[in-house]
Amino acid sequence: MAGRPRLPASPTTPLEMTAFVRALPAVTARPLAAADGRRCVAAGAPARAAACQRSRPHGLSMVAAGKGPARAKTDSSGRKPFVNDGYCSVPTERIRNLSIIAHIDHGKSTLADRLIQATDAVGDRDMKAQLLDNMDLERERGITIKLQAVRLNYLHPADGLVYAINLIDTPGHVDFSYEVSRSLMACEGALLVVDATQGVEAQTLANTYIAMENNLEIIPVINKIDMASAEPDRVVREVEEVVGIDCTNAVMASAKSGIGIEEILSHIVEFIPAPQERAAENLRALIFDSAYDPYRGVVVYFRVMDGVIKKGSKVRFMATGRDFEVDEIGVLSPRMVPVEQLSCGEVGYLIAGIKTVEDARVGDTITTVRSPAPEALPGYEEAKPMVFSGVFPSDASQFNALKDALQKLKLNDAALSFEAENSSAMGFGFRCGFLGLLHLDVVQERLEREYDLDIITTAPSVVYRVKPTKGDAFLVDNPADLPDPTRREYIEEPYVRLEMITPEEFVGPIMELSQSRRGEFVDMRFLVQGRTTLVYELPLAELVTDFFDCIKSRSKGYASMEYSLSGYRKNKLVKMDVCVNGELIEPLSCILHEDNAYDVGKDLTKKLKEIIPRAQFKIPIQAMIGARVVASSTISALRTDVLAKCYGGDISRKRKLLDKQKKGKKRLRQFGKVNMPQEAFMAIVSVDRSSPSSARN
Ligand SMILES: Nc1nc2c(ncn2[C@@H]2O[C@H](COP(=O)(O)OP(=O)(O)OP(=O)(O)O)[C@@H](O)[C@H]2O)c(=O)[nH]1
Repeated sequence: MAGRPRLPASPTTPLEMTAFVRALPAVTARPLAAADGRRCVAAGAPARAAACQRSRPHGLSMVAAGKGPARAKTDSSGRKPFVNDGYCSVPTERIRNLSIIAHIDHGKSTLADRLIQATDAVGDRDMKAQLLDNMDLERERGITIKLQAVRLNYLHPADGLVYAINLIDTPGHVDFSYEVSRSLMACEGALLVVDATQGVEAQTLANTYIAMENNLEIIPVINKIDMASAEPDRVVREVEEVVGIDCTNAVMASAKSGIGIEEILSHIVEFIPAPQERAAENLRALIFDSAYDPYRGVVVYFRVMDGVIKKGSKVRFMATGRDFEVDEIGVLSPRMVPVEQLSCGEVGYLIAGIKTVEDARVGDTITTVRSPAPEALPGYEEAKPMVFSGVFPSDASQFNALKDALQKLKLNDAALSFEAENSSAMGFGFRCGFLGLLHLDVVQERLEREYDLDIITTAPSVVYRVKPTKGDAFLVDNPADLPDPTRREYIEEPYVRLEMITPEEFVGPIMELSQSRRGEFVDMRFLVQGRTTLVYELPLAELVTDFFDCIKSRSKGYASMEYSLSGYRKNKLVKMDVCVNGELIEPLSCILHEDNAYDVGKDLTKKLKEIIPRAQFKIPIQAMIGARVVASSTISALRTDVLAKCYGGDISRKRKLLDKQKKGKKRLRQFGKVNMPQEAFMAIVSVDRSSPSSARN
């Protein structure tokens, strides 16, 4: 057709799609959809927005983007009112920022999926389960690791107005609770999802308390009511009595079958307050996350607290003092949709050619270079690693590749810390800090999968405080750095306050487990319907081993736990070394309570005996404290039958052959290298610490 602008044949990126929409003629009758089924972006002039809406296949009425109050008519056929998947500018009073919080597996991600679907943010063809869990690992394990943000345009049937709902999906596992606190600081409200078959769990409580501390409006959602074992009435009572939240407005929902989703959306609009419009002119935006994109550099996720952030403007990150020019800003719907500007209360992303995450620290405040804000926003609490472990490439030549991979992972994972380490046994590698064992596991797997590295991780250790005989106390996260007993006064270890919620019948086994792990009983409270809260003070070192797995197995999966650091305590701690074939294997050294040394040493040497492959010589394994051997075991030699070919003959010939074999073995023992597989370094984690003698304090 003459004069018709040239359109990209098949728009795939947000930029291409914006160009596609912009290039559209004013009147086009054809449905507008990207080749892959995604719908168009309506950013900019109302005429284009109208074109975009005209194009919607179901022919429903439209949302005006860009100007004035976006009033949308409802569908005359009585079908669900639609809202588009692009950017729709709304005044601040129609923005709602909220988070979904819950205990692990109570259905946050599934609920987020339903909300995304209900607001048409993603076309049916693009929709997949747990849409916001976009890491392969998250999908495979069914857990959320990284928080995710998404903007939904919701047409509220009660007033016919469009609201922008910024939804932040958060992880539920105890290791990742720092992500919850980060996202909650960018919100005014939270959906508290509680599984109707399980009720209140440890993290339901912990996350609700964080939300309360941030003065968030909480909407309880009782999920999974479709299940036969659901007890919504009991769970409502539990939320009211245990959590202390009024459940008058609680929504009975099933994220799986879509029950209660419309009600949740209208509750969000009605009960969650809009962001406060602040008079301040100077831009202040809070960074709540950042992610590394190999093609575009660091993508920074922020919430505008005051003022306006514009594309092309020069911004300053206040903590680092670095300046950048904003190449692109936009919203996540859930794909990236570029916009011209974002104002007070909005949640979005920016790309500004930032090369390292050090320049875009989580918790930092973004302001403009032209009129900088006089004061930064109060920052987030920095994530503190709880567990440290050595990470070494199995092939020394991969050291630089490992360094590169860790640097890139750190861009996505603010909680990961690392510094170079050199071990005589393992060569060059890194000492890494993790939030917990699941975090360690996730990082290890990502290094192997995403960066194709072969790595060995050493036994995890917590951070001890050591007072040397001379000088001030210092922190030690690697047993190899512990000064010997003559040069230290004492060692302190971190303790946690551990809260566990369990059905009554498992109280006994769980108390027994806590006691065997040097736990000190603090409190026991009875909740509704035969459930009990147990509170213990426990050394963190006992918790970061396999405590979580043990609790699950002793309670048949019904108990849950939550902990927070409560301080350091002096204890009778010693360093246990392990010698394999007479050589000190430094990465196997650990710090433990003196009274546990015998049991742990015994079980560890037994485990190593099973793990270390046999060789043609005997391999002695010894657990030692100083020069004292506390436990030992021996791997017997693989015996070659040298007499096999010697049929009959006289005894002296046989003896000669055996002597020759013995000599050869001696040489092997002397020069032989023992192969230490990865499991050997992690054996300490699964050592049985629950034997009666380890119960002493
Ligand atoms: N029957 C039923 N199953 C549900 C419902 N909601 C979620 N599920 C299932 O519960 C499991 C956990 O759901 P997720 O959405 O991954 O839970 P989550 O809270 O996001 O979990 P984390 O991200 O690991 O914290 C999945 O197998 C879901 O299919 C529901 O309403 N009914």
